[in-house]
Amino acid sequence: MAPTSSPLTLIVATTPVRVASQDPANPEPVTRLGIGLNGTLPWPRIKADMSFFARVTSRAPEPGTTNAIIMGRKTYDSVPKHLRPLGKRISAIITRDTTGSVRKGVEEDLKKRKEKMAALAAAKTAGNVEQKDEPITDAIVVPSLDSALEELQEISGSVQALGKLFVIGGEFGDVDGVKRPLRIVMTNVVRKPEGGEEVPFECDTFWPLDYMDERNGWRSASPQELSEWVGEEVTGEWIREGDVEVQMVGYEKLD
Ligand SMILES: C[C@H]1COc2c1c(Oc1cccc(C#N)c1)cc1nc(N)nc(N)c21
Repeated sequence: MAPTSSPLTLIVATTPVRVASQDPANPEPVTRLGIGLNGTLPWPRIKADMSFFARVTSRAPEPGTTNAIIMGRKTYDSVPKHLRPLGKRISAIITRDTTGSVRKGVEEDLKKRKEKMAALAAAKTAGNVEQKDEPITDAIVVPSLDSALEELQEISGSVQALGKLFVIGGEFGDVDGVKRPLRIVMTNVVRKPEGGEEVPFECDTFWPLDYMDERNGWRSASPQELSEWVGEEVTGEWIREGDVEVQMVGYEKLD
């Protein structure tokens, strides 16, 4: 069971965007980190990032544990219906919807997802006996980040022990009040055709400005530290995929 002192990791992909200054005293445009456009990612599928995200958020710290991914309802809805809730992780979806329609939708998605995964597993190995130590797929609907953390601790031990905790979208700003060490695993995304100029992505949703700022107690992690956090080698080198380059970096804020 993950102790309450275990870190909360924010995992995100961002891209630099020049936006008009909001400060009349300083009219110069500022660079912000874009994370979304029209309720989804600002770029077409980037395989290197998607597979990194899937591996890192699914990789449980030890057999018999399952990681949790905490997100806002809009982030949950941004995942293609046939893929949600994301497999081999416990999704905690934050919504203030009290009508129960979000909860009902998630329960229906989970039922279909489990049926599909069971059918795939059965097709793979006849008489498949579900490996009790394998990560499970589950989903809970909660009203806040704090209630997500509380409810996830309660789940831990009933069906599976809780592994790592990730915030994957929507409620990044809410972690300020969380009394845990905070980590950021960030994929930097830049669109830069070979030998050409950078072509910024259009974004309408941005990463909180004061995160990663040294003045707020954040520090950059080395590639070695980041590799230990995620359980695979991360070099911090830029990786080219078509017109896009990606680089995985880490930051940490000790409470
Ligand atoms: C799930 C959405 C929202 O958050 C994220 C998503 C994402 O896209 C998908 C879409 C469908 C399935 C999967 C999977 N598995 C990923 C990629 C992400 N990449 C980074 N680096 N960080 C995040 N927070 C990400």
